[in-house]
Amino acid sequence: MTDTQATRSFDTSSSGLVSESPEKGSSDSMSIHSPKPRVAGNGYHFPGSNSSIDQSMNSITPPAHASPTLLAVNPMSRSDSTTLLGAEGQVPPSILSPAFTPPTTPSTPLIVPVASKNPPKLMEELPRVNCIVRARIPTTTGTEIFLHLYQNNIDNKEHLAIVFGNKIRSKSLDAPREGETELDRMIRGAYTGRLFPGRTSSRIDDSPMSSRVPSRAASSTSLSKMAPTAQLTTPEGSTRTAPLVRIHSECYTGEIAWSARCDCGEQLDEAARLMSLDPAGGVVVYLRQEGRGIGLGEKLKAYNLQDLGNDTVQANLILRHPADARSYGLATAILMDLELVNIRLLTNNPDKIAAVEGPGKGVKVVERVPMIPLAWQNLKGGVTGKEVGDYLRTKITQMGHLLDLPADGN
Ligand SMILES: Nc1nc2c(ncn2[C@@H]2O[C@H](COP(=O)(O)OP(=O)(O)OP(=O)(O)O)[C@@H](O)[C@H]2O)c(=O)[nH]1
Repeated sequence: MTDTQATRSFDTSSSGLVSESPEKGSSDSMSIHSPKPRVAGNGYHFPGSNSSIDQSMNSITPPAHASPTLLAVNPMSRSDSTTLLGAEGQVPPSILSPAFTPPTTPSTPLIVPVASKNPPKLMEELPRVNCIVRARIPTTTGTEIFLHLYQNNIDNKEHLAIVFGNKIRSKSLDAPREGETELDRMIRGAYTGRLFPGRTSSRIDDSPMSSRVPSRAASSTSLSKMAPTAQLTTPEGSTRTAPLVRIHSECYTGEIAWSARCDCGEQLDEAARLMSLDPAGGVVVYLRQEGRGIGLGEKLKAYNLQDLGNDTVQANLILRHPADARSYGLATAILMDLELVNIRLLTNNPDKIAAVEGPGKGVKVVERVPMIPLAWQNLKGGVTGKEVGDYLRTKITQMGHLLDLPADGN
């Protein structure tokens, strides 16, 4: 765990990033589809099982703590999985509503079709976004960032842009609002330079500090101690002025709960470190599409399916979700609001590159900067272990991520 992960993880205010509203697939909607479980021996039993032990026990009432929608696992029976997969053993198409949960969960690894490599849905029209507030955040690493909070017209989540450097500004934030005072503008972050006690104008920064160079150089030094500099694959001189951008999808487990099942926390830290070092600055667009868009509750079920032997793609499919349910129109709209035309995108995900440019090519990815797991580069601070190894391998082999497995296969 890196310094920033440790610090961020203990900051309870970070939990504000969790959705205010229940994710799709909440238990309310599932109860329609889930047969009520009955206790059988030390587990739960579904109607239809022929085990004698189950039959003798099936009238016992479940304990009070049991969810009425708890899914049964009967390790002896393959009939559950047959039901789940259909007559031909096929998983139903992934267009089913994320709110749908199958009536049962198979107990052993299943052979399911490889996820379709469909690119994400491209919106014909970009969503409208509005930056409603921006604030300076001095970070625990010493780097100052500007957190921009966005609202939009397609969901009610608060998506974020974490801006590094003071050159990148939001059009919608800076636009004057009818009837607002200078104080109103400063309160919502529509000011230039720095705020200081007694400042009266949002536009003219006449503080003694304003002539000083911002402290980014100093803070970069402290961030650079977090890990040795990763290799940037910038062709000589060609794209240096384009800012680095990372489009990052919410991962409560990897960013807050110290999970070593994925490398999401590490990627966020590494993106921040690279952006703090880059003279062109950078932006992390933090999209609230937890669990590749299926929500935290469903992702946790997917984790249990992974512990039962399925990979991360199979787990999504078994839960009747697409392998990847995300879209990137909001990211495009946010980048356009920040007036970023040419960007260098930090990603291994080919879908993101294809999607972020948007229908009218409002944003152009002039370079992809790979995100190589720190452990694979023998650098300190990387997430290690069997689970993250499996997760990364599945991304490469099933989801087409642009990353080479290390020679030892781990
Ligand atoms: N459904 C599901 N989602 C997961 C799992 N592990 C991590 N995630 C989610 O996967 C997403 C990772 O997204 P990003 O960090 O944007 O990365 P990416 O699209 O994989 O690609 P890169 O840009 O190359 O990192 C987050 O929303 C995580 O919550 C898993 O096992 N199952």
